[in-house]
Amino acid sequence: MVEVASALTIAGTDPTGGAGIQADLKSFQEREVYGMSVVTSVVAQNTLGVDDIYNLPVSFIEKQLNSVFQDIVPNAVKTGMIATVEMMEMVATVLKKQSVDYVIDPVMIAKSGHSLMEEPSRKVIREVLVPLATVVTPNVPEAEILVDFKITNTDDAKRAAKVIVTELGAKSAVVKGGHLMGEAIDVLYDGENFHYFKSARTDTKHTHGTGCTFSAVITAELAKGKSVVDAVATGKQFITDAIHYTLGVGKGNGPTNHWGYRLKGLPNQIRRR
Ligand SMILES: Nc1ncnc2c1ncn2[C@@H]1O[C@H](COP(=O)(O)OP(=O)(O)OP(=O)(O)O)[C@@H](O)[C@H]1O
Ligand SMILES: Cc1ncc(CO)c(N)n1
Repeated sequence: MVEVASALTIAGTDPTGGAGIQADLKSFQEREVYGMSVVTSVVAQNTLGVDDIYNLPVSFIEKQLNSVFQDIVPNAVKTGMIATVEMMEMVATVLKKQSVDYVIDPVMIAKSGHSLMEEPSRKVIREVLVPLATVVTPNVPEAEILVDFKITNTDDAKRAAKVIVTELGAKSAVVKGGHLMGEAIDVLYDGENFHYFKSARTDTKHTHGTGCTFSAVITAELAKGKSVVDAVATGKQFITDAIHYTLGVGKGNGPTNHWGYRLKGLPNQIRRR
């Protein structure tokens, strides 16, 4: 028998496997963490966009959570797409009873521009879920909604990360720089200090599910007992390789390569059959 850490993702689905729960489970697996998932919404989507969304009844999401927590209490939990206010309130009630590390990826709008969170939930997430978080991982548009000001550079991202901690009550926040220009710089505020995670920007349109993957790796590392700073550093390295060693799958904005890190130092020449 091996001792293993476990992580749970509470999120929506992507049947083409690049984002949502599918990306989370692939990331947990690569980081050698036992992965579990509770589905909130079933999403008909692919690399071209979102076709439709089916929100599961809140009572059934709660049943799934009870099934997990009665059996295998995860070492860390991540939430991704939580579309409605009712879902958020139920998830908050369940998580308040647990003392596990909690990563919020405040998924609001897919890269294709489709909304994955109902309008009223955007305000509620910051009141109901953000105060429970060990780490919040917004991209720039999501951070703008959480803090109510525009973010156009790394200084604005710093200010936003600090507001999410000092005013909204999260333990730490990392504002991702994927939507800014120049180097891809993510800014973490951990309640005391700022930390910067930088990489060159890969010139690619294949960034479907980057945020899901990044936050899932952070969750996996926290599950293993790593510090927030170390977890974010690993997340950044993992997603940089996953974007660099792109797969060329899909007709639109393709997914990342969850085993890209294993190809480090090799020429990028993956071929599809
Ligand atoms: N072109 C790129 N080259 C290198 N790193 C990138 C690029 N785009 C994004 N990143 C990195 O990927 C991670 C995710 O950032 P991003 O802002 O894309 O998340 P997101 O918008 O939430 O993703 P999604 O909504 O598709 O899941 C961050 O670490 C960011 O710095
Ligand atoms: C289910 C789901 N969660 C998150 C995203 C954002 O990438 C997506 N496209 N789909």
